[in-house]
Amino acid sequence: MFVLVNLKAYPCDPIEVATAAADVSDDSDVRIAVAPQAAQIDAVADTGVETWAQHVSPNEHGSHTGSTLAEAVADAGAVGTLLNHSENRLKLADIDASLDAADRADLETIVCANNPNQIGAAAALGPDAVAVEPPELIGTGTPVSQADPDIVTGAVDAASRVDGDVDVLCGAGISSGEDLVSASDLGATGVLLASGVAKADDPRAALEDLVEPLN
Ligand SMILES: O=C(CO)COP(=O)(O)O
Repeated sequence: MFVLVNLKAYPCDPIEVATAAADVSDDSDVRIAVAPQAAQIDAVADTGVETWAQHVSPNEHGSHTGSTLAEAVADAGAVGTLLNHSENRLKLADIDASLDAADRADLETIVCANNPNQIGAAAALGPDAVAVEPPELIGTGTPVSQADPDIVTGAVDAASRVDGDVDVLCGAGISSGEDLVSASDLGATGVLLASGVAKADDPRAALEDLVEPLN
């Protein structure tokens, strides 16, 4: 299983989370990556944890003030990027161009989507993976695998009909090892999560709890 911890814009200590994630990943068989704010990618990557960007712009180098270039996040140490997160939705043409930008910079890609229909469309754009996250469950602590398991199995079906090489992750409300096992049972190869770790009093304990059933 792949666990991608999205720190969003939460006021957590990204280095504390990154260091814990690197250690817990090393001590388990679970691939764990952290997606911090763009300005913190460099420092987070220095901890040795697998580091992702939360977004990259569709632009190349040029007159694009405020852009987050794929080349820049890769230079800072990111190895992948989320795209089209529910809190940072993109137009279809921009998802496509951001995927091209990520390819140019050799970044792995996960395109997020709300539901199985959107997952099919996202998979058709050729990312490495897609992630289904029902927006109404994000940040609630109620896991998608429990509240709406059909969304996960529907996403797995939709992606495999379009392109069997595209991995499917799920996210929203995931915080425990039990949630991770349920996601895997439903056919997901990984999870996206945020508040369960970024808002935890003890992020290391939260990560250890998460991977415990897989060890
Ligand atoms: O949006 C998410 C991950 O990208 C999910 O957020 P929560 O884990 O806080 O529900």
